[in-house]
Amino acid sequence: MNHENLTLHTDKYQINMMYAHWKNGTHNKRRVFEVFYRKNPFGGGYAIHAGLERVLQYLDQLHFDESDLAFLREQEENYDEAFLDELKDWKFNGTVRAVREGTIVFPNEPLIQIEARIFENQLIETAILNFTNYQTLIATKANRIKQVAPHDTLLEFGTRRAQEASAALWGARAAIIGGFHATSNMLAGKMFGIPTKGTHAHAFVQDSSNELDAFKAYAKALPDHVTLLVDTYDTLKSGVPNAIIVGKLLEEQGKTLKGIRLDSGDLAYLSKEARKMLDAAGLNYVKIVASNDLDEYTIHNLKSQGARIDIWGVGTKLITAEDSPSLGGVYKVVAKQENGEWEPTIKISGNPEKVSTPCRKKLYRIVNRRTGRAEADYLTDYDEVLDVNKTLKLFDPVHTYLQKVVTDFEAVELLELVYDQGHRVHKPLTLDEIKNYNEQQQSIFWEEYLRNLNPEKYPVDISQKLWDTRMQLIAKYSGK
Ligand SMILES: Nc1ncnc2c1ncn2[C@@H]1O[C@H](COP(=O)(O)OP(=O)(O)OP(=O)(O)O)[C@@H](O)[C@H]1O
Ligand SMILES: O=P(O)(O)OC[C@H]1O[C@H](OP(=O)(O)OP(=O)(O)O)[C@H](O)[C@@H]1O
Ligand SMILES: O=C(O)c1cccnc1
Repeated sequence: MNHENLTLHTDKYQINMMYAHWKNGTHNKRRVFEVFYRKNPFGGGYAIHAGLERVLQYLDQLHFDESDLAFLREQEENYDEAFLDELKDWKFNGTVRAVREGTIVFPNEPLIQIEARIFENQLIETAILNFTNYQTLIATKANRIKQVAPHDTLLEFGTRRAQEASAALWGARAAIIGGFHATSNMLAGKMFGIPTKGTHAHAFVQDSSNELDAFKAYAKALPDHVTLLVDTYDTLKSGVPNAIIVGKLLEEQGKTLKGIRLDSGDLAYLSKEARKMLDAAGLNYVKIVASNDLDEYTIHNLKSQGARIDIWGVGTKLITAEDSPSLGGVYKVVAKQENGEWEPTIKISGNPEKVSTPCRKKLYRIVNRRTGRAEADYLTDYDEVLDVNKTLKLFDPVHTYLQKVVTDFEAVELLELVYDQGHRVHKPLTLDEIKNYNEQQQSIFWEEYLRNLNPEKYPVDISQKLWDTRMQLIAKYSGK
């Protein structure tokens, strides 16, 4: 999966534009594009950036091989042979800055910024959005689930319902970035070093003439990792009692039953009853795993009912981001180089929220030194110098009367150089590093910005210079 050639994983219109630029001699002009999204998914207040590793692997492998060129030749008779020749030896030569995976991010801030020839910038838009939108969505969903069960173990079980293999694999990784602990997908475990976990299915019990024999056979085979699915016939009348028998047999062998899994029925009631039965049998160390169409809402609700569940297996609703199945991340040009000079560009819309913010930007997280909490994110032009020793006046870019002044702050720059003129300069972070970084990030935000339900809007503000440039360009293009 890592080594497939994804160069043609793009929309045809990108190659048409590359061709039109090449034909008109404009293909070498340098442009800056930025990836950002406009609206938080799941009705929440933030997203967790994920997908960058996939983006970097993709940029590394980009090349048109002979079969790609033959396909282009066959698909479009207008493409000149000389254009295909130009593609033959091409490699991505751009410079990329990006926020780290695991960063808590907000609408309208650049997550990835690419400076390259227009020729290359066009080709890569589709794939970059494809990877970033999906993985960011899943990491965010996972993080919402983590919020309601911060001290429990979270298992990603979604592969069978994922929108095909890449989604299952990279989705499993994104779930870990968002705070999950393990996946059931063995290939994801192998590819990304994610811990793998598994219990067994109803089929294993149905295959035996009775449940107890099935449990014994399973425990004999995997004595160090026994978690028994107890709901095939009757959870409290046979599943849990049989699991207790096996738990006792394991104790005699110096082993322990690790868990039981509930997969149907009233999970609150069944978990409380099962807990009592296990405890009464001296098996208070046995964990209770639950699965069955779970998400942050059901888990939150089950907890409020006092459910005694230690481990949550979450599949369908996580891996498909069921209640918010797409993130609307976009890729927009913000600056262009003409005769050696960079010029800002704008996209105007009747909807003020959709007017783009021109200029290649720097993205700062403004952290109050006294409270240690993030006050706002702040965008400046790339050339601006932000003096942390002065007071900083922040104002909302659309509702400009919303203002605040910050003093004694730290400005953490979030966009890091990851690709420099065609060379990856970003060492892949381990998933543990990404997870730790995400957890550290969570601690600097006031809870009201991150809560799942009706969060407060976190300020993402722009500098006076960016605001002025934006207004000048609006005036210029609207003829005022
Ligand atoms: N105590 C509870 N409070 C709220 N929701 C619950 C509770 N117990 C289970 N649920 C959820 O209710 C839904 C029950 O779904 P459904 O009726 O399809 O399952 P079931 O009949 O128990 O089992 P099966 O999967 O075999 O059909 C699941 O999403 C489950 O997570
Ligand atoms: O419910 P999810 O969050 O997707 O978690 C994964 C589900 O996959 C398995 O069952 P499967 O869905 O194959 O069959 P079932 O619905 O009959 O249990 C497992 O028993 C879980 O219920
Ligand atoms: O290990 C499990 O229990 C499991 C794995 C995938 C899907 N459902 C359950």
